[in-house]
Amino acid sequence: MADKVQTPDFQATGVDAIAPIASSVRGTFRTHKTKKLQWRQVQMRKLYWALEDYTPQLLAALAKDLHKADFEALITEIDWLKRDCLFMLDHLEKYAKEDKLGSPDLPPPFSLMKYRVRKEPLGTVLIIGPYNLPVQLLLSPFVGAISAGCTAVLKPSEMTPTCAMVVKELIEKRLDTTAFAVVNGGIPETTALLNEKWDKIFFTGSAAVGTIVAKKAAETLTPVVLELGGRNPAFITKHANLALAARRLLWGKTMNAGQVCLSQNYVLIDKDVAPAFIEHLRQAYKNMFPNGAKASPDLARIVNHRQFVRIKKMLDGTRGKIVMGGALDESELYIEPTAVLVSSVDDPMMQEESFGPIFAIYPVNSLDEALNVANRVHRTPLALFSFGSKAENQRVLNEMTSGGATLNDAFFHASVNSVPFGGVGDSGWGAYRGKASFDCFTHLRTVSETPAWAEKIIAVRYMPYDMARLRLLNRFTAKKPNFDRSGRVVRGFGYWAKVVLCLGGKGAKGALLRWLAVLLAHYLYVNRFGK
Ligand SMILES: NC(=O)c1ccc[n+]([C@@H]2O[C@H](COP(=O)([O-])OP(=O)(O)OC[C@H]3O[C@@H](n4cnc5c(N)ncnc54)[C@H](O)[C@@H]3O)[C@@H](O)[C@H]2O)c1
Ligand SMILES: CC1=C(/C=C/C(C)=C/C=C/C(C)=C/C=C/C=C(C)/C=C/C=C(C)/C=C/C=C(\C)C=O)C(C)(C)CCC1
Repeated sequence: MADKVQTPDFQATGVDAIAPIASSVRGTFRTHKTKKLQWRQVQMRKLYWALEDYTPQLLAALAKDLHKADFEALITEIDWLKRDCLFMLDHLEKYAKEDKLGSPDLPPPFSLMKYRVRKEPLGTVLIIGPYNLPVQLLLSPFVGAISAGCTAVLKPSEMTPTCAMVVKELIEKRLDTTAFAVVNGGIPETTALLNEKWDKIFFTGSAAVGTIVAKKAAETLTPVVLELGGRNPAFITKHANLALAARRLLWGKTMNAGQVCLSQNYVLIDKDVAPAFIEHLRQAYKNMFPNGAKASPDLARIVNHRQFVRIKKMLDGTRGKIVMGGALDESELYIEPTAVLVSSVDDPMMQEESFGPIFAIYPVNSLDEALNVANRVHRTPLALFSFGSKAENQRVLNEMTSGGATLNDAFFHASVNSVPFGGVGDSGWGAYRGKASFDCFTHLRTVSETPAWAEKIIAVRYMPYDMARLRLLNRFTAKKPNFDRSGRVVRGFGYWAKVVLCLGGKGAKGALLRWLAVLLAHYLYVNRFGK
């Protein structure tokens, strides 16, 4: 089907057009039309139908740029985005509603001042996307920008040029082009965009370019979200279900030909079960590719020759032993799903982000050693995976951080579009997806309103200061600590009075439920046995 669909040839926007484009979308934000909820909802609905109607072109473009199978293109890109639109439309009114504040957030007499938090769009934002999921990773944050009421410029990756052009067409043909624009191009265009002033920059890509973006943004104190990469570890202990671990990790490494920021870069496995795991891996490979990976219509290809050479260099440079796969075909940018048994943490397979269908297997003597190695290789990866007992998995979560984590599977924590997703440390700043996408592009603006009639109540704040009045105010408003100087809770009269009054419940809700239970029991007793 893909080869019957016409897709446009790549055309860069050109550096000279960028300043006027940025100025135009900034001007639109100043008209305030994007702040209207109905306008945002209309744009979101238009985006949904644009994705639906452009599905043939998007499938053709993803096939052309990445040899991406329709199945993967739908589940990880097009259908994913359509779900994003529907999710946001379902929740937008609730998210955008201002929060009224009162007790217990506000002590008296502040609750008289009508405190509330308005959800306001940050303004005009720049969204820069990567090549591996060139549609979803550009437009998913865009759904957040629309929902928050921002205007936006999108910069797709030039590494997937056909996708970039189809996205440009569907946005410009179907959405409000006074508010949204797509700029196509590479370093020159992106650099020109970074020279413009934005109210937020959302960047997805490598740490190297993320650093360029962050430095540029810092010059004008522009907030950024960085969705970067990581050297993601998978832990396998002797208590793991090895067949399951093998199949699931192979899934994580073959989707999009391993060009997924979340896939495992290396496996730290108990040395006693490494041989059995490798056998299960080979079996899972046979089941997934009964006619071999190269013949499979499901396996994507490496995006371009530069990335192919980079991954090949890792295989050429390893001192490990290939235990699965290992075939390459430069003419097709094909790399077979490959596992390399390594014996040194310094092996290139352990040190570099493969961002391809290759990963290392590193046998360890203990979980202690595995955690030490993983924290040395990359202390803040984007993801981690743990296949072990409940206690072992909890220990991994407790002793190693990551952007997100999945227990007993590959990146399932990031395979649903409605939960927060982001990195930690140098694998990323900020998060999006679901409500986090709305929050990402929203400013929480606290507003209060002081009524004239309250003047006498709050006159204590004026000079000349009167300490007696301040002491009187504190007697009514200041909370007393229930702990001593050594940090211990003091169980004085107040503590026990609260225990009795709340019937041991935590907080007002707990106390109310307990009192209701007592009253119900009393009622039933009286009914059953009389007074
Ligand atoms: N955390 C995530 O959600 C996520 C998702 C996908 C990819 N990634 C990471 O991104 C990397 C692969 O993606 P990529 O190769 O597209 O990343 P990249 O950083 O090379 O490119 C990302 C974007 O930056 C632009 N760009 C590239 N060089 C630039 C420069 N010198 N100045 C200005 N802009 C420049 C590109 O045009 C592209 O639009 C991997 O490290 C991967 O881990 C992270
Ligand atoms: C339908 C009912 C049921 C069954 C449901 C089933 C079997 C659901 C299975 C769902 C699965 C396996 C979904 C897997 C999805 C994977 C996805 C979307 C992967 C996404 C990857 C992404 C987004 C990658 C991102 C990359 C990044 C950020 C970096 O590069 C029952 C049986 C439950 C009954 C009810 C009906």
